[in-house]
Amino acid sequence: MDLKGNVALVTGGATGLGRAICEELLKRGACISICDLDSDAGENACDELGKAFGKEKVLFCHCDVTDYVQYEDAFQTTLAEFDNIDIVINNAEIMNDKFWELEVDVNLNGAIRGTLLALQFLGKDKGGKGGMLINIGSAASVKPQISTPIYTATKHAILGLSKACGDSYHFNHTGVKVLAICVGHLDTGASSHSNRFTSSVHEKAWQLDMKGIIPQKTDHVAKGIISVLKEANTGSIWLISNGKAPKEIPYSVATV
Ligand SMILES: NC(=O)C1=CN([C@@H]2O[C@H](COP(=O)(O)OP(=O)(O)OC[C@H]3O[C@@H](n4cnc5c(N)ncnc54)[C@H](O)[C@@H]3O)[C@@H](O)[C@H]2O)C=CC1
Ligand SMILES: CC/C=C\C[C@H](O)C(=O)/C=C/C=C/C=C\C=C\[C@@H](O)C/C=C\CCC(=O)O
Repeated sequence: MDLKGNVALVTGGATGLGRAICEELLKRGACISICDLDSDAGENACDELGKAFGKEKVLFCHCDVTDYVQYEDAFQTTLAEFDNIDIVINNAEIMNDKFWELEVDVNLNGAIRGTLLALQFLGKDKGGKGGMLINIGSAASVKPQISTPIYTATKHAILGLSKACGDSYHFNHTGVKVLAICVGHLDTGASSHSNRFTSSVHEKAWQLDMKGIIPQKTDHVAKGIISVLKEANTGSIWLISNGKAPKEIPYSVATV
């Protein structure tokens, strides 16, 4: 898919999946704004990706998604640099139920801040040109991860946020397509250390959570995310897990 002329803002873009998404976007001709709390990793990613794809195509904005003002500044800086923002990817996260208040503030409140800002900056009803907002969920958005109940709660909430904001009622006003893309386990090895669980019982449950799970390469998932971008309908939910191709999944709710 050709993304020439598009500008994407990616939170948590300095490392892991976020960085892999940035690389895939650049390969397809987009300009990217890496928004991350970690300035060393962010500057490093900016340098490396700038060398590979052109310095003028990559920007790093120091941004803590728990701070609305910093997050808004990142949108302003991106707009000033590239004149437009077409795609926003809410990807920043932590998985650590020991610091559950921070976890909620990054994973859920951060995604809410990013959603409100994307609608403000991209929304046709606010003078923007419309665009796309992708909220990164998890396999734990649809299957409770019993080792980390709070992380699970934040990732479940991503679906409700994306479904409601992506409803065609809102899309008809804003022109902003909203999707949730749920990602299965990655092979980064970052998730296994014991300090992220609230008790030894929870830590033990991690083995149950990981049963039958095939860890995925970040570039496989990043490619899958890009392939979904244009074809997906607003409000749709996608799953990329166990190394398989992306598939659209239903949002199950009881009849009310
Ligand atoms: N690693 C895995 O196995 C899975 C990851 N995911 C999802 O994929 C996404 C990316 O995860 P990973 O790449 O594994 O994470 P990671 O830990 O490798 O990268 C997260 C990035 O977010 C940044 N970040 C953390 N707090 C921030 C804040 N307050 N403000 C701005 N940036 C902040 C970090 O500095 C880091 O660069 C997340 O949304 C996660 O929930 C979903 C399922 C599995
Ligand atoms: C049953 C569901 C199956 C799969 C879901 C999957 O396991 C999942 O969502 C996993 C997410 C893993 C995230 C991994 C790494 C997260 C790293 C950050 O927490 C690191 C950030 C800061 C360091 C603080 C710390 O934890 O020490």
